[in-house]
Amino acid sequence: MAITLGPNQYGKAEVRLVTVNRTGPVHSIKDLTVSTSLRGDLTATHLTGDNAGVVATDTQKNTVYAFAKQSPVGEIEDFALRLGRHFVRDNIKGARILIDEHGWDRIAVDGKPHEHSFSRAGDEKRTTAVTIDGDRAWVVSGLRDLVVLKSTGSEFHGFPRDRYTTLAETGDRILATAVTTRWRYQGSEIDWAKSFTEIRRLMLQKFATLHSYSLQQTLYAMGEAVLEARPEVAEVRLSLPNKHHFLVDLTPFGLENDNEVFYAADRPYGLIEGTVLRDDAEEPGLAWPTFT
Ligand SMILES: O=c1[nH]c(=O)c2[nH]c(=O)[nH]c2[nH]1
Repeated sequence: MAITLGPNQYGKAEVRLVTVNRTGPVHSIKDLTVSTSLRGDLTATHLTGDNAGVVATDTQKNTVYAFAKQSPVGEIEDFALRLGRHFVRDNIKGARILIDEHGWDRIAVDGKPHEHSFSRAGDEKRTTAVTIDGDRAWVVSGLRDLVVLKSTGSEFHGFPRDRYTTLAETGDRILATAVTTRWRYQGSEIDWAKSFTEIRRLMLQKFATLHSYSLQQTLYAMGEAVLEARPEVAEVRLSLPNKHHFLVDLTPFGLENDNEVFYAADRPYGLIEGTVLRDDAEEPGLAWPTFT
């Protein structure tokens, strides 16, 4: 029997980076969580402990902070591309940089945005995953935990019934989810901020305006809306937990419940996931950041 080293990568996970732009009295901040991951011929370190080809994970973390000082972080995609391209040299042949951006809103004081005070924007995060392989680059961006709800305009019926089916058919229900989505860009010369803002807007608009017969249908329509309007996007993946809102039975109290009083269930939840593709898209190459 022969034992060999399989695929491997290593890096620093979840470097917390906050930058303050202090060029004037009105400060702005960037709050990021950056993970770096490098690949190359690291057989020697795994088999013999020879670390000659290992860029220490501590160095990777320091590089994140030094780069943030040396020039403005800018859009997370650009920052990730700069970092990834820096690491790929000598023994390191590939890099994957994951960044989550945490939003902050300016606090309003007497109706005016304060110069240097902020409140956390909520759970939603903007994300990117940049993969560098030699001189090629792939960018997959997205967002996580964008919680949305519509109080009508959603039905669910026509599904098969067997002896285990108890779910009532409904022509009017609450539809709620926490959108996690990633989209694969074609190319890397893109106005990242504008593209993100538009994609987010298109998804929200479709969620709101589509009269939905299932979360699956909503998922497809959200992805389709992005692909129709944004030629820079090759593929959209969505993961939508169905945040069930169950109508409370008020008949024991002699009350009608006309779709007004709900119990928001925590778990279990339906999990609806899917990919929406264009048929003329560039091949994904190493774009999707899966390892294990
Ligand atoms: O939009 C839905 N899709 C389902 O697949 C499903 N299954 C379920 O119980 N409720 C729902 N809702």
